[in-house]
Amino acid sequence: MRIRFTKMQGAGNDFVVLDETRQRLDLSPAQYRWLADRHFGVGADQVLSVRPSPAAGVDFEYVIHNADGGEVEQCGNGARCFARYVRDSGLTSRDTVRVKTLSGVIEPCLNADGRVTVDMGPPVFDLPSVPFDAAGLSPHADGGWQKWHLALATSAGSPIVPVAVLSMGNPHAVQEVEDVDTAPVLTQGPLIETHSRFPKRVNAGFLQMVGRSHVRLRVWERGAGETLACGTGACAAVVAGIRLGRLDSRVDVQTRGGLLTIEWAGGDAPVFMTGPAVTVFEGEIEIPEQP
Ligand SMILES: N[C@@H](CCC[C@H](N)C(=O)O)C(=O)O
Repeated sequence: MRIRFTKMQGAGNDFVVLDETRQRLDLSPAQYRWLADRHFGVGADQVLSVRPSPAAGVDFEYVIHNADGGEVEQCGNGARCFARYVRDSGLTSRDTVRVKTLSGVIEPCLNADGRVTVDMGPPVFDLPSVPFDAAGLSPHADGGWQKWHLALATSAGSPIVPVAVLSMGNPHAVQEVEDVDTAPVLTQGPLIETHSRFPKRVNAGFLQMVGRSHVRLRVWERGAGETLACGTGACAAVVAGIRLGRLDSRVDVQTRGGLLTIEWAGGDAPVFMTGPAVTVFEGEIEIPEQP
């Protein structure tokens, strides 16, 4: 099957975007994995499919597959690229669209300066909903909130890693580090991602506080490995920092691929994420039936 695609990136988190508004492609997990493969396919952290929404008052359905082929609930940088894509390809003339994801409806809005702001909805702290299995564990109070101590089994010992646990529609474990440049992202990331306390696996954030309104962040993403930026990871890290009492309500997040600005007023308020969304190129590719 030969398909058209658009390659996009948001703060260096890159995507293959597929227009399924006229025809469903019905790709298999192996085909999504192949498209995301940087050697045999197009190459991307996630594949985003744009579909029409059957729900009233919702403009589109937004389906997200990680580079490993698994479907996931939410993707922040992808949401910004999604909004840029539907506008630039003429699928809508609106600056603000309502988009259904696996974890609910989000609202991206194109700004006059070219960046995109997304209402990502409120963070979720209910542990079974993350999901996080806290059975037999006690939380450790920290600032105004709490952290959970995860035991990791490494070849060099069993470090205990304190993490804040929450969902932005998808699961996140956020730990504070002195310096993101020397943080053990590549060694601890995969161990946290697959830790048995997270039945659906987890995205592992490494957060360096620079000031009350400025942080640095690296994220080992579930199903994709370390990416240059993770939008939901930035939302989760800032929400955790605010709840811990260390950050103000508007924070600039420096990732390896660009700057994201996150705002959260606390409680049940939605999290707003602002950042870039850029089209890189368009193309056509023949997808093998059984890669
Ligand atoms: N890149 C994303 C998150 C994509 C999904 C994530 N890897 C997961 O499995 O939950 C973002 O910008 O939020």
